[in-house]
Amino acid sequence: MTTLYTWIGNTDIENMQQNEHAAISTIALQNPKPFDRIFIFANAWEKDWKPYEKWLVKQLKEAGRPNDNVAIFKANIAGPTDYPTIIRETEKWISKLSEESEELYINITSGTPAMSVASVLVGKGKHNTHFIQSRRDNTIENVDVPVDFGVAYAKSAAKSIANKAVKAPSSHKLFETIVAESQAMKDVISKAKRVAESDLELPALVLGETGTGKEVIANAIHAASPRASKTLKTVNCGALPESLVDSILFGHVKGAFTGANSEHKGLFEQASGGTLFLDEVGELTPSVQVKLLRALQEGEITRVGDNKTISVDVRIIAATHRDLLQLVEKGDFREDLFYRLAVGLLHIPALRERHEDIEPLVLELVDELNQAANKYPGYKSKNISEKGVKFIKSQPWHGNIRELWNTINRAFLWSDAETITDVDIKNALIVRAPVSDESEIFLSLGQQVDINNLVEKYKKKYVKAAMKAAGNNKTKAAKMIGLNSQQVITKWIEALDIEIE
Ligand SMILES: Nc1ncnc2c1ncn2[C@@H]1O[C@H](COP(=O)(O)OP(=O)(O)OP(=O)(O)O)[C@@H](O)[C@H]1O
Repeated sequence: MTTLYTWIGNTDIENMQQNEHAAISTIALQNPKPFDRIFIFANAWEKDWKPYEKWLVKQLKEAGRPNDNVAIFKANIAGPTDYPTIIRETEKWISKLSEESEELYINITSGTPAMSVASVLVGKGKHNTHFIQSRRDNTIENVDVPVDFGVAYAKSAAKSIANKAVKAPSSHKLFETIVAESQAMKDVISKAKRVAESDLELPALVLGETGTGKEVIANAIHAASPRASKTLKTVNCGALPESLVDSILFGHVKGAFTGANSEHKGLFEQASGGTLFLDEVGELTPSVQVKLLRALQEGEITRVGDNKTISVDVRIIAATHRDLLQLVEKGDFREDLFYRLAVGLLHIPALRERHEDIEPLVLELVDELNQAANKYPGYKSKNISEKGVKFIKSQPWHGNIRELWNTINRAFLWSDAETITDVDIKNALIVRAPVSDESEIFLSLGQQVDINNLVEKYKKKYVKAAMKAAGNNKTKAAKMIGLNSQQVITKWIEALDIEIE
């Protein structure tokens, strides 16, 4: 696909109103290669977007050029000269379009100087971009930007890099994106950074309930480690078919088993020099645990069907939501493997144990959702009311950040209002099945529960259900739910105003 990426400028709009060409239409009509898609970024003159889009489509149609993929998108920027937001948006969209296109043409004529600078800075880093501009006489030219920013940067940075020890510089970029206001989470991050920068072979074991951010931490450790330039491979051990676990992790040779038509490199080899993230490590069978231990201790693996060993250099980060020590006690997980993995032990607290993180997380999620939706013309950013945030804080969030994220996402989807209220959040919550005797109830300070009301509701539900099951025979129904006699159940039915069908 050949794509044109462009900002829209005042001249484009003004000339269109006189039915005259300016940069975008000139480039769209004259570029030797027609564009399959034209992606126009705008942040002003919203009422003119639709007319412009229609006008451009008409011009393309008349010229016999592709015209069914022309769209104007709202840029989520603070202003036409605000470099940080312009660069952020440009980076996001040029990266996406460059990946999706064979060739990406970037118009550097339309828009403010800040927009053109951002387009060049970002576009130079992509392999398939061409810069293009239009002249006053409505002709176009390709623009060569004869500087390699990467090389220039490397040269200027060479001296300071040389002053640093042999160790590759690490990046804490991903750690910085992790919300951690609570002391508990700050402690986890500081330990994780130490794990990341430690001896290259040091494994890590990340424990925590589902949705607490174990994978996020694993990604951040890899990105901040000297292995960051190599691959990070992730595998969910619980989702691997038992018969293939060995081959997926350690590889196989041709003919090792029926269907093994060629040799296959396992994840250990694929992640060579990098990191292997073993999610749900508690699900591995004993025989795979032995091989994993060997890989950790000796740095060697053997492909299925082979007898020679292969050296591997991989950092293992394992994670599980299960109580691994309990599995060790039950004999389901090897104790030696547990201690080997637990060198860099990180325990991520549940969301309900890090109350201070909830509000910043909510704000970040709201911001993310607004950014994603802002590209749709006419979208108005949403926010959450104070009561909404308070309600969120009062919830137990068994599914942790993932559940929180999904709930806010649903509330955004279902509410038309600009402010999401506590009622919207309540409606978006997925109500869990009634609490069984065993499960613990989590309450937060400030949360209001009317216990009498709850008890009354339960009584009503069970009486109704028992009556239904007993075909309205009160004696049988009373017996089912542990009441002494049909008189007692009759009293309950009257006192609680229960309608019997
Ligand atoms: N501290 C954080 N800041 C921002 N987003 C986070 C944070 N922690 C987790 N998330 C987000 O929450 C979601 C769940 O995180 P993640 O998948 O890492 O959890 P997990 O513990 O690995 O879950 P599972 O046990 O199901 O594998 C992801 O969308 C992740 O981006």
